[in-house]
Parts: sequence; C-alpha cells; structure tokens
Amino acid sequence: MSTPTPVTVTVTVTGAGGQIGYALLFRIASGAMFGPGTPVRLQLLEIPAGMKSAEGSALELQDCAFGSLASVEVTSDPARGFEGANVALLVGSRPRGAGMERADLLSANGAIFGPQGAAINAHAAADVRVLVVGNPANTNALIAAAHAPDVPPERFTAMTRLDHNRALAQVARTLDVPVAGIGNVIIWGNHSASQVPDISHGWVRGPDGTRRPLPQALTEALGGTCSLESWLAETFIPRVAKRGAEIIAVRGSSSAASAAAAAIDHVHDWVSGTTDSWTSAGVVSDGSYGVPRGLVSSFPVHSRDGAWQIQQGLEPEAGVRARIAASVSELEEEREMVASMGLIERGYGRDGR
Ligand SMILES: NC(=O)C1=CN([C@@H]2O[C@H](COP(=O)(O)OP(=O)(O)OC[C@H]3O[C@@H](n4cnc5c(N)ncnc54)[C@H](O)[C@@H]3O)[C@@H](O)[C@H]2O)C=CC1
Ligand SMILES: O=C([O-])CC(=O)C(=O)O
Repeated sequence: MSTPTPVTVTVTVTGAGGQIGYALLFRIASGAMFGPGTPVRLQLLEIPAGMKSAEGSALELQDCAFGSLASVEVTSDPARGFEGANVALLVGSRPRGAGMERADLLSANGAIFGPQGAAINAHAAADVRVLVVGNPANTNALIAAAHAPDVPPERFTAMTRLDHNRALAQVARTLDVPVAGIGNVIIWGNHSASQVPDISHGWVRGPDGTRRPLPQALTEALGGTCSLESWLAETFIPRVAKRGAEIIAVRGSSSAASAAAAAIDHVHDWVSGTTDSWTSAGVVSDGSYGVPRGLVSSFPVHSRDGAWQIQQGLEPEAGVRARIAASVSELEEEREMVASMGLIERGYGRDGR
C-alpha cells in the first residue's frame, strides 16, 4: 500500500517584508504551524515599498532548504496573493510608535482591510481561515469580514494569543513553575490597554499531575507581601495589558518575534485543535457573555474539528464583568468610528450579517 501524498496548504502572509513577517515566514516554512509533514506553499503579499525586503526573505527561505516548503511567491497583487489561500495572515499595516494607542492606527490601517477582505472573498480557497494581526486587530478583522460576504464570518479572527501567552508567562514566573503547567487563563475584549486578563478560572498542574486553582496558588505564592486582588489590579493586569507599550519603550519598535510565535500558536490550534486547556482568540461574538453579536472580541475558546468554539458557562466575577463591559464599549466605539469613516456599512454585524 502506498502512503497518501499530504495535501499542500497555501498560506498568504501580508506585510511579509516587515518585522513580524521576517520572524514568521521561517517558522511556517519549517513546519511549526502545520507539522513538518505538511507541505506549505507561501504567498507573500506586499506593497511596492516592501517588495525588496519580501523578495530577500524568499531567497533566504530557499537557502534554508526546508523539507516542508513547497514554493514561495512574492507579489503586490492582492488577487494573486490570496489565490487559493487556505490560511491568510493579515499582518501588513503600520505598527504604532511610542505614545500611540492601537486605536490611533485605525485611520492609517483601517483602509487596508476592506480591499483585502474583498480579495479574500474573490480569490481564497473555500475553507480559508483568516487571522488579523495588524492593529487595531479586532476592528480590522471586523472590516475584513464585512467585505467578504461569501466567507462565513467565523473564519475571520483577530490575534489576542500574544496577550494570552503574556498572561501565561507572568503567572508562571510568579509561581516559579513551567508555562506548560498553567491552563485556562483568559483574555477578554479588545487587543488594547482595555483588554481583560483573567486568572479566576485558571489552574496550575503540580508535579504529581493534580491541578490547583490559580487564585489559591497565587495567593499562597504572594504570601503576606500583597493580596491577590492588589497583585491582579496593580501588577498582573497592567503588565499584560500594557506589555506591547513596554516592548516598544525598551526595544524601540513593536513586538515581532513574540507576535509571530503567537500567530503560529493561533493557527496551529485552530487547525489541529486544543487539548486540556482553552486558549484566547478574537472571534466574532455570537452574543456570549453579553458581548454584542458581530463584534470581534477576545473570548476563552476551544478548537474542535477546525472551528473555534466559545467556552460557555463561566461566571465572571463582578469586577471582571465590569472590565469586559468597558473593553466591549471600546470595540463598539471603534465600530462606530469605522462606520463613520465609510469603511463598513453602519449597522454591519449587529444581527449577524
Ligand atoms: N495583534 C497583535 O498581537 C500584534 C499586532 N501587531 C501589529 O502588526 C502590524 C505589523 O507589524 P510589523 O511587522 O512590526 O510592522 P512593519 O512596519 O515592520 O511591517 C509592516 C509591513 O506591512 C507592509 N504593508 C503595509 N501595507 C500593506 C498592505 N496594504 N498590504 C501588504 N503589506 C502591507 C509594509 O510594507 C511592511 O513591510 C502592526 O499593525 C502592528 O501594530 C504587532 C504585534 C502584536
Ligand atoms: O503594542 C503594539 O502596538 C504591538 C502589539 O499589538 C503588541 O505588542 O501587543
């Protein structure tokens, strides 16, 4: 009996010539996203100013001689760039500089995502899955979905996995345990300073494999030095929510390798499924947890059979609920803003589509 030939996955990366692109392409090509046995066809979409940089990456990709890289094409034509895409990573857009909030990028970046949504609608594969990385990611995903009427809206997602990973890392450091032993933390809301990192349903796995609730483990680890409530409000939440700004201040430019790693994690889990812990992703709200339908908001999600499902049945504490409401109001304001800029139809998303 012969072994079946693995199906090649076509991945489009926009902004491939930028910082995140440079950290992302080599990991996708090496098999980190779909496994080393799955051949990948890379389609790099850039604007003319970024073409040389993307072409240089394409040359380097050849030189890596990755066994799972089937081909690389560089183009500035969205129709070619999205042709047959099974996965589209919308990275291309301007990053913020020091002192800016992500919403400040709406006028600079919002206009990119309508035409790209339309090109995905016209040219991508029927099973396309879209991850928007470019900021403000949630509202850009909403704009792209609004221009792709033939693609189910749940295939458009926004990246909050970096925030989720940051939350895992901060908790693991505080408890002095490996990150892999922490599960069920949550990022709710917008990928902005208003996001809501929430540990109240989380667990930490001990050396004997048993799980302890994170609030209990953290309270013990903090000892008498401070209460869990003040650690959450004064240290953990601001650290995670403002980590992007901290990286910009220290590094001089916005997160790149960690953003690429989060994009790999997001698509890997979307395609391959989640196991014992949920993760966080910006997905189109179905009204869960009081988030108005149609907004792209971060939720605790599982992936089953290639689709994200919002974890149901949690009862966020009053303080967490109030923070979620504030972050969701910000998303509503962003939706209003892009409607007034003519980037989506007013009312889009309020009743599904
Ligand atoms: N969601 C998240 O967690 C994160 C999001 N980001 C966002 O990712 C975006 C990209 O960041 P970097 O790679 O650092 O920026 P960068 O400036 O290094 O690269 C952006 C690239 O996009 C290209 N580009 C611009 N418009 C394009 C278009 N219409 N089509 C195709 N390509 C286009 C540019 O030529 C450039 O090569 C920014 O908006 C940044 O804020 C960054 C980190 C984390
Ligand atoms: O903060 C930024 O502008 C880049 C970003 O989204 C992040 O690092 O989370």
